[in-house]
Amino acid sequence: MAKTSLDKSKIKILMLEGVHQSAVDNLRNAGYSNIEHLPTSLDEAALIEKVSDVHFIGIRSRTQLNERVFAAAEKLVAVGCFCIGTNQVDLNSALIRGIPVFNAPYSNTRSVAELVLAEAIMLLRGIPEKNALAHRGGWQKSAKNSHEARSKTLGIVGYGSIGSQLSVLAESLGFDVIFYDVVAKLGMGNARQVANLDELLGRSDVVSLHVPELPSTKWMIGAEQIARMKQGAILINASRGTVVVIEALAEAIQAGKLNGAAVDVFPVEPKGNNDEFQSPLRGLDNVILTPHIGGSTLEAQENIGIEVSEKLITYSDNGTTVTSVNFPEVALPAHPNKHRLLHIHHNVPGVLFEINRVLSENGINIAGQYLQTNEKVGYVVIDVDKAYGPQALDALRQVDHTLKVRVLYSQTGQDA
Ligand SMILES: NC(=O)C1=CN([C@@H]2O[C@H](COP(=O)(O)OP(=O)(O)OC[C@H]3O[C@@H](n4cnc5c(N)ncnc54)[C@H](O)[C@@H]3O)[C@@H](O)[C@H]2O)C=CC1
Ligand SMILES: O=C(O)CCC(=O)C(=O)O
Repeated sequence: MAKTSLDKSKIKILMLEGVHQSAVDNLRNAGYSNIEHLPTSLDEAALIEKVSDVHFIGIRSRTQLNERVFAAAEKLVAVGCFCIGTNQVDLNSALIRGIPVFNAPYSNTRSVAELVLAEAIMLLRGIPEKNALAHRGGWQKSAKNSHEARSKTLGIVGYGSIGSQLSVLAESLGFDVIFYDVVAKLGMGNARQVANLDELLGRSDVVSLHVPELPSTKWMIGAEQIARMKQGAILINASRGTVVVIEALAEAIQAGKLNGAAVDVFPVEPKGNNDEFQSPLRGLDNVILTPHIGGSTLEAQENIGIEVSEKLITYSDNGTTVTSVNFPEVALPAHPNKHRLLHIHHNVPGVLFEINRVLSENGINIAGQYLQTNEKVGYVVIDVDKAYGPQALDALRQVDHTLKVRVLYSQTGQDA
């Protein structure tokens, strides 16, 4: 008998924060028609109300998927973060519920690096305040505090995808690049790693932050660190709002310790475009304020839409978790005319044995099986010769330590 797929029209997908249309188109082309596409994020209460019957959710950096939201999302199968950062998601809460989380680790890297480089040049020339003054009718033709980028030192904190891309672009313009990272890394071109953050702060004319939000990066730049920077230096933050103590930065700008700053990310960001942006940096002409758009270019957003929707489709269709940020990575090639089952369980000894016992007792022969575990969760993809009856499925769900059982395709077309 021919294999039939799940009824994809029953799979409910919620896309928030204006995820690019390319994602919606991609999902529709793959047969997923039940998609709600909203332009903003939702607050916790609204999210909790909405997620109870959602199978897949797509978010960007604003939507907070915490333990309470996951507890309410009883049918949730997977999360797509249409961005790089995944700090807005409680990855452990997702993991222990058998929910893989995917992101787009590279698609907006270039966009961020280009913006930061442009800001560095504008700030070195004092353009933001000259521009603001001109808009008010002023005229400040002066070379005071105005510098070429050539031979200035750019200090990059966090030398990952964005930091290293910035390094290459900046060096091509004549910057001397140094970087600080917790991992030992080979610098691109002539860039040199320094031993610690203090050394980087003390040597750099421009400091740019490119670390993820982690306990170790929270408030890593405060009054003490700014005091260690050169007089008249520039600070750029396009990483996460919790990396810089924003009040300390505002004070340093007002006191003339720093000549300028560019900030794209804030400890508290408006939920949507109609909400007021509040910050102690407002009104400071030598600070470039941007609304978390480091990665918001049409090129990046379109690519991210395709990349992350592709990962959701592949997981939904085949159970493939490769590149998930929180889940054991499994990819089992499709076996023609077989039936695929996904079993997600706490990683304790003996679960696979129990699963295979149930299959054997129900006369089900295994055609292919792949188990991968991480510290907490085991994920096994199983292809079998014949469809699972409800009895076998129930027995699999009863196996001790089971988190989730999903049938991807079978002759009877059971639901996810
Ligand atoms: N403004 C925006 O629109 C965007 C912001 N981002 C932010 O930029 C961050 C960085 O992105 P990628 O470069 O792709 O990440 P990545 O993971 O490739 O690189 C991060 C680097 O930071 C280093 N690091 C971690 N903890 C550190 C610490 N305590 N001190 C020094 N270095 C540390 C890591 O070893 C790694 O080399 C993302 O996590 C995200 O939060 C990313 C994209 C767009
Ligand atoms: O585009 C967004 O909403 C977030 C971009 C970002 O910060 C990221 O990719 O981590």
